Amino acid sequence: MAPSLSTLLSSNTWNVKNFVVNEGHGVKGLADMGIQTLPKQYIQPLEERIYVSNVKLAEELSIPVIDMSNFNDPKAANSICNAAEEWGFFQIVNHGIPIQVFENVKDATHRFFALPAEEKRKYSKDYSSTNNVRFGTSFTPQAEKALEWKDYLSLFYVSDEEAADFWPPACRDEALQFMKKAELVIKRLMEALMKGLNVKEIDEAKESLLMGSKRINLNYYPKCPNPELTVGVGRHSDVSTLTILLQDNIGGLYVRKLDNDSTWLSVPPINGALVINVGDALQILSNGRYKSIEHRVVANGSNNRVSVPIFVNPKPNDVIGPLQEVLESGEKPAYKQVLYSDYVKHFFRKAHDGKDTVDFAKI
Ligand SMILES: COc1cc(/C=C/C(=O)SCCNC(=O)CCNC(=O)[C@H](O)C(C)(C)COP(=O)(O)OP(=O)(O)OC[C@H]2O[C@@H](n3cnc4c(N)ncnc43)[C@H](O)[C@@H]2OP(=O)(O)O)ccc1O
Ligand SMILES: O=C(O)CCC(=O)C(=O)O
Ligand SMILES: [Fe+2]
Repeated sequence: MAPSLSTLLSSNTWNVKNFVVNEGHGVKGLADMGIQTLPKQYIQPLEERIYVSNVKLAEELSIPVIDMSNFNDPKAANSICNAAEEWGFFQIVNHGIPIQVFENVKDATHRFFALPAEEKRKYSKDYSSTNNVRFGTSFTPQAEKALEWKDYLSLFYVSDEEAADFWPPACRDEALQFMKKAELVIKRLMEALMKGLNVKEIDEAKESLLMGSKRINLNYYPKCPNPELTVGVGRHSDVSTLTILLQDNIGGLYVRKLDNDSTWLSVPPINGALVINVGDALQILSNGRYKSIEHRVVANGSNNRVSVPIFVNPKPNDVIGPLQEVLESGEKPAYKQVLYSDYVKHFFRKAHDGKDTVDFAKI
């Protein structure tokens, strides 16, 4: 049972970070108490805040929206490759996944985060019976100077049996259903992207490198008392090959425009669409042809927001580096060969720092 706000606020010894991170209340626990002012632990440095006077928002520009209904038309494949090269981010519509699957997984996300702290805490790093299921808050609280206004449940897929045993019943079936229904879309996107790199066939080894493991995160961004002082998620690029992101209708995701340091584009919610982005692993495999792009999420003063990314990854034991087919033309490799799990551990050990993770693999 959470203590009352007045009791806590009148105590000089109340440790907000302990309450949110260690006791498993999450930032939702804080928001549910009705705080009117953002705790200082969440105040981001000025340069990390997202408001109109410190970032140039290109309202007139938007990431591409690609219609997948004519997937066999080479034009669709070309648009996918172009978008991955020029923008690193795009949205897809008419992809064949029923909208009910999206509604189910968004509802399941709200259901999981509405559970009492004691229930959610069972899945936190200290209590979870498996490393593949993790409830957490912010990104890497132990390494962050300022916390991020977000809770998450992260589910690494091993098998249906493992999911049945360990994933939280409040959201397990819906998360699995979304992952399964997204499989064909992921395959089609990868096929198109590989054609663009001269890769003729996705054999077993390539399949492992491109989509050998998957992780689904359920993100919960509660309504925030001073959204302009903090962030939902700080600037980062994903470490996946591709990320398939379902966002709700609240909005708040911003993407840095390629080759333009100061311009950020908002990613407007489109009913029934999925947001697709290139991650670092695909940037490395494609020797920089496809770009993983910095993105971030604002906190919202009026609404709770949920999003559900599926991170499509190499297998943890795969070694990633530029593909042979890409280097055949004599192109110099820009990245060395790295063990993917080393790359991911490097990412998780530090606070979000824009595109810096990829330096780990640069030659
Ligand atoms: C933006 O906010 C995010 C993003 C993300 C995830 C983004 C992705 O792109 S996920 C893709 C990740 N790749 C994989 O899942 C590949 C397969 N998995 C692995 O290779 C491993 O499971 C591992 C992730 C490397 C973990 O390795 P393991 O040897 O088991 O070591 P651990 O001690 O468990 O973890 C090392 C270090 O990372 C932290 N960590 C692990 N998993 C997560 C997680 N899901 N979310 C957050 N942090 C995680 C862990 O705490 C350890 O840190 P220490 O300081 O304790 O050493 C996810 C969440 C977001 O908010
Ligand atoms: O919530 C969003 O829209 C994006 C979240 C994100 O970038 C991530 O989880 O990696
Ligand atoms: Fe991301």
